[in-house]
Amino acid sequence: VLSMCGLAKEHTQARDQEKNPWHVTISIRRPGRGFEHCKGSLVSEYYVLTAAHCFTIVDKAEEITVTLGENQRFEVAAVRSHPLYQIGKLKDRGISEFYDYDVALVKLAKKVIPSVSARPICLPCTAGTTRALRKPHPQTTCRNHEELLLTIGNVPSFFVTDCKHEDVQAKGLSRKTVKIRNSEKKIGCEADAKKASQYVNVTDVSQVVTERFLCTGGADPEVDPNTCKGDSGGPLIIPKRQRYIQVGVISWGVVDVCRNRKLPVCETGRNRHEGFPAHARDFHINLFKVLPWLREELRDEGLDFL
Ligand SMILES: Cc1cc(Br)c(Nc2ncc[nH]2)c2c(Cl)c[nH]c12
Repeated sequence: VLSMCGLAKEHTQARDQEKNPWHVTISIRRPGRGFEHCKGSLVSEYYVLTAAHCFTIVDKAEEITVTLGENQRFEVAAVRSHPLYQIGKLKDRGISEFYDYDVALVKLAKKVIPSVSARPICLPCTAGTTRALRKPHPQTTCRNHEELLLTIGNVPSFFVTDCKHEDVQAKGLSRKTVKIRNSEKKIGCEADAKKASQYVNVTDVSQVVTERFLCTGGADPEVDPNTCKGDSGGPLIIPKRQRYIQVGVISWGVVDVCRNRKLPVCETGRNRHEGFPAHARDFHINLFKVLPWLREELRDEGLDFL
């Protein structure tokens, strides 16, 4: 049972890390400029999935630390960004940041021993996800996974943010429920990308919102919470009968709801700050669109890709 993916403790008294045993924080030391932090998810014994934009081409593995929960620290053996990720690709068209293929895999220097607070999340198109969805193996295909997970409509999903609980000063992990706009609302969701300060002179939104992105956020039918820059690299998760499958990696957003605030406050149920505009959307790399890269990089991890 230790090899099962996407299994977590559900009872309310469980610790944050037991409820989200795949949640990692990635700290990158920038000489002279302190630390930069991103989030990530444990996807196998050695690998963490995150966003490529968390790293620069000069970052070395020695400068990166991966923390699982409060105290399990890991050194890093290697960082492998998606080969098609190129943040400066559209510079000559006045688009300073381009996040297409914004995914990376961080190989840990030592194996993670599975436990109640350290367990991988399920990835699409693996046998583990077929089991998590209680479907027959090997009859169930990758296409079936996509149909079962990314159904047409507003798909309920969540991301996890670390925040300061209002009462307790202690930091905590809070799940933020959002809807993946996978319907006629997808167009409106994507159109709001132009409201991002970096994209004001974008004429055609498909220049920055490519096929690789899932779109969340907005106020219809109810207000969805938004990401902060510090949430970059974290997983976008679909819960299915108390099993958890990652379908996206948090890449970028239109409004940084945490700017000039240390940590967002964990308000249950409400947006982190009241009254963020309906055009505050978030964009995540759709893992179904980077499968060849995932299979190749994780081929020796025993994940049994379909
Ligand atoms: C998660 C996340 C990452 C980045 Br990079 C942001 N910055 C940005 N988005 C567009 C261009 N640059 C934001 C914002 Cl803003 C909100 N959430 C973000």
